[in-house]
Amino acid sequence: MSALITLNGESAGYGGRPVLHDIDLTIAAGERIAVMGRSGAGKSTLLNLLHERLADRTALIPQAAALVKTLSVFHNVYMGRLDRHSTWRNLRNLVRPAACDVGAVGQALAQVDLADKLFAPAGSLSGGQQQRASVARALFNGRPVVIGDEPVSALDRVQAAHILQQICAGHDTAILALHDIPLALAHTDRIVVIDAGRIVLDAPSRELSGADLIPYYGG
Ligand SMILES: Nc1ncnc2c1ncn2[C@@H]1O[C@H](COP(=O)(O)OP(=O)(O)OP(=O)(O)O)[C@@H](O)[C@H]1O
Repeated sequence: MSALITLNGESAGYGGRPVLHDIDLTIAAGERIAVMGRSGAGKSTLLNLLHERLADRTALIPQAAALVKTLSVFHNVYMGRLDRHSTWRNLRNLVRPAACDVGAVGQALAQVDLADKLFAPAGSLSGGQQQRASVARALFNGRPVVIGDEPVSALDRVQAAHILQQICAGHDTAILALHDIPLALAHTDRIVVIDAGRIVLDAPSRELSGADLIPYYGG
């Protein structure tokens, strides 16, 4: 598999304060990677760094669903492709959605079991439904790489497993911050653990058990 991105001894931080230190990471096209580690370890910062480098090849599922609550679910999901349609088509869709776009958005929503919410205001959805709408936006976006920051954190494990399957099926490469150890082991093929801004474990999922990961979630 060809390298999609390589980070060599990279650092990142905010306002001059380093958060990530000495990150060596090569990601190949086609990998499914779980980025794990306790709260504040630096997972989002790493995903942001990867997103900056891979932006035009990436569909993003941000940590907060980041929906425009006053717009319909259709419009929020349609935004996943705004940059690939003409301004005219985007404006027309704001007022009167075209049948082909309604069909395509509906398909993405069906994948996350939200087809019945197509024209509901996004603000009327539950937290888990908003998270699934955010996943549908990435599926509709359809770029080869998906970067998801805890994309299933508001879902129960059965539903989360289904959504993770959809995310992985819809994109060639998946880089996902996950905190549920069994889900990460079951749905990814590589686990990268961050602790205090450093990569402390990087191994194939099949070689790991829950017991290998639990220590990184201790107090
Ligand atoms: N915009 C920001 N400005 C300043 N500091 C930040 C910013 N975002 C994150 N940090 C700090 O960087 C560190 C790593 O944060 P990050 O969000 O990457 O962690 P995380 O592992 O994703 O945590 P969580 O699981 O809680 O989302 C934390 O100390 C956090 O306070």
